[in-house]
Amino acid sequence: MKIVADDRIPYLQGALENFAEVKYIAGAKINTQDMLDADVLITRTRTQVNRELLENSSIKLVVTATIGHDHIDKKYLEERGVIWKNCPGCNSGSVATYIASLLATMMSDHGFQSKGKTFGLVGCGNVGKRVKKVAEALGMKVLINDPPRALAEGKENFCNLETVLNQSDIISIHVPYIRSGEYKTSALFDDSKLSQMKEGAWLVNSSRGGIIVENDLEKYLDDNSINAVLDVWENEPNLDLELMKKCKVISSHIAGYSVDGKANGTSMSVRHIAEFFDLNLKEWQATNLPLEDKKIQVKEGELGLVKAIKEAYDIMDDDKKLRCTAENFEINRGQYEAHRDLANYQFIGDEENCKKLVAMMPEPVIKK
Ligand SMILES: O=C(O)[C@H](O)[C@H](O)COP(=O)(O)O
Repeated sequence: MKIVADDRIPYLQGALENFAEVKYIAGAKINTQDMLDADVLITRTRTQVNRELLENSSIKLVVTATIGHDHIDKKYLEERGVIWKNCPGCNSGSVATYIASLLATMMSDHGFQSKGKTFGLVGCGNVGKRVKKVAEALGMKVLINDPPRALAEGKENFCNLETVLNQSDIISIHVPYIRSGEYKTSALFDDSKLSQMKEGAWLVNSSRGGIIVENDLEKYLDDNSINAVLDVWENEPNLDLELMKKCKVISSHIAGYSVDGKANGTSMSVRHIAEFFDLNLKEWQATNLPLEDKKIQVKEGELGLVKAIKEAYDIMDDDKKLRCTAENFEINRGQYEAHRDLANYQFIGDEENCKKLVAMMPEPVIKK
């Protein structure tokens, strides 16, 4: 068996070599030639998986070690009878940690009082559910807009988008990128939606660029009526530098980049391959992760809480890095510095704050 894998999938080397020849190639460079005799392709998001890449191959399985799968032409694979898998939830803890750090920064640097404020969640799947816990632990009321879930589960716990737009002090987007159809999310936040947001509200996008129409957003940033936090961008890796300067917090599509976020993606990918070929790796898990069991001392009061979150992960480190080297967007992503999900730190000290930190993320995505 031959496997072609993106060389930026951490912890993968050695996992599959007993069962297959594994060829590691930079994701954006994987080409038709590489795929000719491959049975399996493991990607992250930088490989366009389509007819052009796979037409002459005898590929059997495509796995992306990510949540997002908008880089995969699913229709083509399905027509060909090729199975594809993604890793739902793999970086949900990472994104929740990113949002926790953002909220801590808003509290410490922007005078944001979380208690009693309204947090609007647009999309509440694996990621949104974890983000909800973070917002609630900080005393916020959470409104949820998720039309597919509302249809499946009943409307009771969900709001329409207009309510979320009108009432939220902060809106965080956690939807997949869907190009067309009933649940289209491409260009979801255009002028007509942005104009309904509360004056001075915060808008956070860590899902996919293209869900917010950047040209439309820019005018709301010019008159300061919206505060934007962008992790994902319409034309990655080529950012609109003017827009970037107008955002309150920015990062280079790394909200899912905690050690855990990536390691979970790798573990789930190996398990998908094990299931498909019935290999003895169905419980395989990436090991020897950095910062295992790191302790964080927590002091009392809001400052103690904010400091503990930032010691675990400080979003402003990523903001500063991108502002200095926006032209190195992709290089920055490749050299990302390690931090863990909140659930993988041991918080000790002030009881009340430790309780809040545990409530934000009671358990890791893949249990040890
Ligand atoms: O879709 C996902 O899982 C995330 O957007 C992830 O962070 C993408 O990472 P990449 O494959 O671009 O390294």
